[in-house]
Amino acid sequence: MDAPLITIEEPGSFGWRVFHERHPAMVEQLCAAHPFGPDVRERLDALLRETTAGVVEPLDDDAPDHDRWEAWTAERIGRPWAESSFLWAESYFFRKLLAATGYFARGPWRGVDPFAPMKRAELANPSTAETLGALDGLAGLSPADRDAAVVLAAVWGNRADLAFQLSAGADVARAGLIAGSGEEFWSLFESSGQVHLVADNAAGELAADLVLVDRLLATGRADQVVLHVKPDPYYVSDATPNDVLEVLGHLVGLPGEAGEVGRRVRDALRSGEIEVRAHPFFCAPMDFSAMPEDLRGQFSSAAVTIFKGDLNYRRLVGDRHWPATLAFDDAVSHFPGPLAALRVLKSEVVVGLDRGTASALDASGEPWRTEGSRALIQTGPGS
Ligand SMILES: O=P(O)(O)OC[C@@]1(O)O[C@H](CO)[C@@H](O)[C@@H]1O
Repeated sequence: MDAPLITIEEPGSFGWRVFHERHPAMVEQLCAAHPFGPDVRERLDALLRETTAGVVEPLDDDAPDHDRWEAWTAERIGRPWAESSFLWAESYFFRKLLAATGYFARGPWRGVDPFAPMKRAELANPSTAETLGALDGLAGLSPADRDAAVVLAAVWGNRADLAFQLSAGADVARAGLIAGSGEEFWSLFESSGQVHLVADNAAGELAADLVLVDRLLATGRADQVVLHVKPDPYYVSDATPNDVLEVLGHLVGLPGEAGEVGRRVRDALRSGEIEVRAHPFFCAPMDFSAMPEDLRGQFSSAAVTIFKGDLNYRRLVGDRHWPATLAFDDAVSHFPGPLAALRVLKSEVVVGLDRGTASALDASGEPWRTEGSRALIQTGPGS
């Protein structure tokens, strides 16, 4: 079964608004955060013009990933951006944005993560501090409640402004779930093994993910955790290897349980119980069904793979106008092993809902697919 790809063509659609409203606002934010000279600002403006009204232009840099991107984009060069799928277009936009800021070139901006100020601000945010402080309350919970709190925090950590839901209480976090449960998630971990976590955002979300990783190791559900992050800055706040170190450094410096988690994670990195990897395919403009064999091999040896966030979900099930009731198992049958998706809904695609839930949400008239108020936990056997 196939469904039409989600595109950016239709004025007013979610994808169109990302290109015509969010991207200009993001470029403005970047120019306010960095003293970019006229050359960078002109390149960023040209990128906005190209991607909202032009045709797809090739890369004009000689960065190490240039040839890979040439292959990923060859078929689309010279065609209007408006004809592109949302997933492909957004990924290529971020690759071009990095080049425009001078990230790959010799010069003052080489290797500078343009999104670092935003990530740092979120980590230093008082609500992140408050919710990290709420980790101290975990010690008083039963093991089952602690499990539930940790997984719900990882789910909602994907919505930055909600950060941890530990202080709000599990009921609030459960109320927004439109599929699955913490129990369903934990039932995947029948015996100890290597668990992979495909991370999404840095800062608060990554902190919540490290709390989950710590719980997986501490309870013996995992004997090793592989943490997959993006090789380069991407989709604004996506985590890179450097962000893992930033978040870890932050946690280690905190009092209470947050600091304890930070120290345990640091020790686990030293012993190899946690390994950080950054495969180039995590910045590719394609679905995970097209992943290269070396990455597929990594996942096929995992006891469980956990996918965090909206973008990973789009790549996992395919960024298409699927019926919301399409079985999750069918959508992820390409994946070579047991998996879980933890996601706050922030874009149009969704599968695996029961009929009643899907029709009630549609009848509500709310933009429930994109506003970030609903979340899901979905699990599957893979193939
Ligand atoms: O993967 P995340 O961080 O949960 O969400 C990122 C995201 O919502 O932002 C984009 C809009 O710019 C969406 O395309 C995308 O899915």
